[in-house]
Amino acid sequence: MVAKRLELEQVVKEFGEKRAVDQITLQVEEGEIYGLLGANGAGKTTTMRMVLGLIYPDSGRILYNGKPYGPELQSQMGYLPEERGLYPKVKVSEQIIYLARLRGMSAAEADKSLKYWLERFEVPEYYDKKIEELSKGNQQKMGFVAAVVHKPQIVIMDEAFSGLDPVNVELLKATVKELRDQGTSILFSTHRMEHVEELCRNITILDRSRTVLQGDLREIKKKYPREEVLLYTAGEVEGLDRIPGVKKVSRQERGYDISISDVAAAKLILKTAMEQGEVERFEIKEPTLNQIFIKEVGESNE
Ligand SMILES: Nc1ncnc2c1ncn2[C@@H]1O[C@H](COP(=O)(O)OP(=O)(O)OP(=O)(O)O)[C@@H](O)[C@H]1O
Repeated sequence: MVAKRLELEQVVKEFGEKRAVDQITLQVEEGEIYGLLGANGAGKTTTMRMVLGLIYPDSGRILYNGKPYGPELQSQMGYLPEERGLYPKVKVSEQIIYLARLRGMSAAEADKSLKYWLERFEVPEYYDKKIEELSKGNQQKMGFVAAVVHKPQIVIMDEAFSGLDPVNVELLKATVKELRDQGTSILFSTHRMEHVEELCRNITILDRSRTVLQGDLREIKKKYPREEVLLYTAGEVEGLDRIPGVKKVSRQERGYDISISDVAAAKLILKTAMEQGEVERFEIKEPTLNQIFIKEVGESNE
């Protein structure tokens, strides 16, 4: 059995009258990337700050490898905050080595680890640069290095990919997957659902402090009806909009996007298309996480 690295049980946090997190329960295993999702103000950052021991829950428990928070955890956790946390005027090497030493590494180990990461990101020359000399995206990358330089077991990433260009997003994603494969547990928040689809096995969606959806993303998807059909054909197909269960037919460059209210309509769509010519592609599409998120959270926030 894979070890539970991080467990939240019925965790509650209030700020005065405001309940920011209401009874969140979740588990992150060793070597897992866990997605914490929600609209603005849903309680993600508050949850992450509690996991980091920066603020305390009003009730409920947080366990790390089965134990409550203790000072030894400082060296076992890494944090990439949403707002950059590095000092603009200080050199990359000075502050990242300093942070790694605070979390228990020797100066030599910290230096070696920093150099590894700068090489990994193909920016060894940043060693002697001040943070303010770097672009926003490169500052974000150095924030990531600061979060992982001391080889923590648990990494908390709040909007990790914001401000990065597509090449750097891919680079960071690959790095996050490597960390996962080495056994690191990653609690990850983002508003970019396609990143969650690619990286996370389990997710929690929060809406105004409460959990509205939780579990294995593939299992969650199976429970949502398939309401979109993709049909690519060589030519026009007549009569699609007259098929029972077809809600809307949109002509696309290479065929049709068809909304259906009943999956039985899909069979008739395929039959109709095949009778009239060559079908190049046919797919009953799973809902995207974006569609699920909007269904669960969007409507209640309108
Ligand atoms: N220190 C605080 N004092 C008072 N209220 C707070 C404090 N921190 C957070 N809140 C409130 O708690 C709620 C949850 O905030 P939180 O920052 O956790 O949301 P979030 O899901 O991270 O949002 P975003 O996606 O915008 O970053 C919000 O209503 C926020 O205003």
